[in-house]
Amino acid sequence: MAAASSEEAIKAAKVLMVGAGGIGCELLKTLALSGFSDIHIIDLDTIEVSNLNRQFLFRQSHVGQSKAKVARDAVLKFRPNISITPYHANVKDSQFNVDFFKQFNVVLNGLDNLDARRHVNRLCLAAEVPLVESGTTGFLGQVTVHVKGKTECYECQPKPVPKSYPVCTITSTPSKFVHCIVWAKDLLFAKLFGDKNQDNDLNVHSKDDSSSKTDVFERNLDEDLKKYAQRIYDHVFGYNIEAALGNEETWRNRRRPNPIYIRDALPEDAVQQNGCSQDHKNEEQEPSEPSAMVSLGLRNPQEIWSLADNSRVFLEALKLFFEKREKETGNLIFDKDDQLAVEFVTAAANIRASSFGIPLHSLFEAKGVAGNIVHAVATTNAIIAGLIVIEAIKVLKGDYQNYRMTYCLEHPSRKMLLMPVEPFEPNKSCYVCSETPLVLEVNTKTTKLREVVEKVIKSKLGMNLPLVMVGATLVFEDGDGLEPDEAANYALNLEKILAELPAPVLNGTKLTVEDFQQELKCSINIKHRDEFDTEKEPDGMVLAGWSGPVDKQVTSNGEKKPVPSASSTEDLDGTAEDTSAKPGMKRKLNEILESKENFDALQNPSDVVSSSAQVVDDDEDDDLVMFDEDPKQGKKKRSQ
Ligand SMILES: Nc1ncnc2c1ncn2[C@@H]1O[C@H](COP(=O)(O)OP(=O)(O)OP(=O)(O)O)[C@@H](O)[C@H]1O
Ligand SMILES: [Zn+2]
Repeated sequence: MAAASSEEAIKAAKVLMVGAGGIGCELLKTLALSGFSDIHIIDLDTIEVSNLNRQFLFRQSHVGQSKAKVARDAVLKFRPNISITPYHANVKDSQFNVDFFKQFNVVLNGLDNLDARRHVNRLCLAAEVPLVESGTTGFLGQVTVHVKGKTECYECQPKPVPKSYPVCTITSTPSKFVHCIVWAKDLLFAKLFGDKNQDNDLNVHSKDDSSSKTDVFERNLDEDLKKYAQRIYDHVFGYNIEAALGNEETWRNRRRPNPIYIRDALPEDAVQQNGCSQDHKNEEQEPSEPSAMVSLGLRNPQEIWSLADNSRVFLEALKLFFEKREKETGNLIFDKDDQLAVEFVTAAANIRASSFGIPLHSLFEAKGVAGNIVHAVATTNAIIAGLIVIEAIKVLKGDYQNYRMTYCLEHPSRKMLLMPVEPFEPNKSCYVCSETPLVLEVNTKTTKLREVVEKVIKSKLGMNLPLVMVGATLVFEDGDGLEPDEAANYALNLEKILAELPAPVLNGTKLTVEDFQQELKCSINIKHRDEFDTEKEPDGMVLAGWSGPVDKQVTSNGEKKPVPSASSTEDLDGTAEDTSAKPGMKRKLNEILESKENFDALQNPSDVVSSSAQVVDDDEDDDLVMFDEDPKQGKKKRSQ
């Protein structure tokens, strides 16, 4: 649809919004106030108390109700004559098929996860409906426009993978607080309270452990809990550091850490009390959830504790876990909403930080780092919502010369906080919007079809209900509505080695994979390879020709892109720094991306984060990341 004026375009438009969270609430309000009168809105969630600080269409009394429906009702109060159709549902549900998408003139995303974004991208491509995509993380945000054949699709550019840290940085040479948090959470916490059988780099034997075969983290049967806590303290913060100092080579160009023993950190009488201050201990008024902070009378989570206080919290939290939560120990996984776990991890990270000369942090800050939380900024959401509407109007007018990808930055770049960049052309090797075949290197003699379906087709290619053909033979299909014998047959195939399938998959075989709901079909050429590097290629297979997650090496990525031509910011903020005709824009985008502060949210800001030891969907600051990740294990946190 191309309309002469913005008013006409707005009046005639039928718009689909996906997501009624942080961005969605702002967007619905802005659309309604801009004159849009036929808006459909999908959101799968219900309102939570934690949404109320920024999702201003919702009130306390709405907690537990559908976001889409409450948002509609709230906006109809000040725009009673428009039509808003809510769907309390997952956008991946089959009712939202290509025909459903075709009824709209534009789709506007206010989502918070990669999976749903990719799904919507594919439906928009199939239905040939333009998509305006968005995301925010704290002060950072972005709005991008995707129009089939004219601009790149949402998946044309690689998305950064979660960042990982070399194990030795975590275990031996931390230089940032996040390294200490990862150590405290993924190694120490896991070692003390998680699955004992897992391998753990912390398992260094103590010199006072003569047998040297005993795990020093094991509590001896008759060992007093206070003594045990102090022994662990001395072992991890004292003995282990001293042992590490023995390796001169490591410290040649680094600051040497200080071993910290409990007697260095706490006065003698406090050590006797295991760190507890009797003044604050009140057995009669125990909190319902054990908390070292409460036991010790530390009230302010924003305060940075001294080394002595951190040591007290460490000892007390360790004791409380074994005293009050014994049943859970052995199975615990760090959870940012578990107060005692956060207290323990904060204290342990701070003691380690103190040893390595890294600034200490408050529990509030440590929790943010440990839980990969970026605090949402309502204003960013509002700015992004405004930009979505600006781009949507251009799309409705067919004004594609003026489409812009706009990045909302935390730090001004050339005095600008809003950075518009011309959209790029579709990536010819994108398997989603072009028909480029992919290449899968795999050991066809040892790999089961299940591994290819799960690790490649569902996880990497993001297909929801895939179908797999080898030549003309259908070897697998997912979804409801299969006959029982078909389902049984496919289940059998899943467990078969590729080379032993009814239609064998060998070197040179071409697979066709298809998802009917997404109307996405692609070819995968199989290349047999005997061996894979277990560290670098942990999946045991490599998918090439795929523009999926890559490391955050954006520069090289930028090189591949065509140079966008003239652009002016005038239409965005009126401050109009003319950036036209500088070979310019490309360099500028690279500059933004290369700037440490600004890089992170620029690919998928709101996909950030996870709380497990691992993960983060696709971007985050150094402060937000974990190591040794398995993205599938990660629970995404939303950040708008
Ligand atoms: N597959 C999906 N289908 C429909 N709605 C979705 C889907 N995935 C995510 N959403 C919605 O997108 C919105 C994203 O908003 P936002 O990032 O503010 O999340 P939130 O859950 O409201 O906030 P937070 O996670 O920070 O508490 C949420 O309301 C969420 O329910
Ligand atoms: Zn594409």
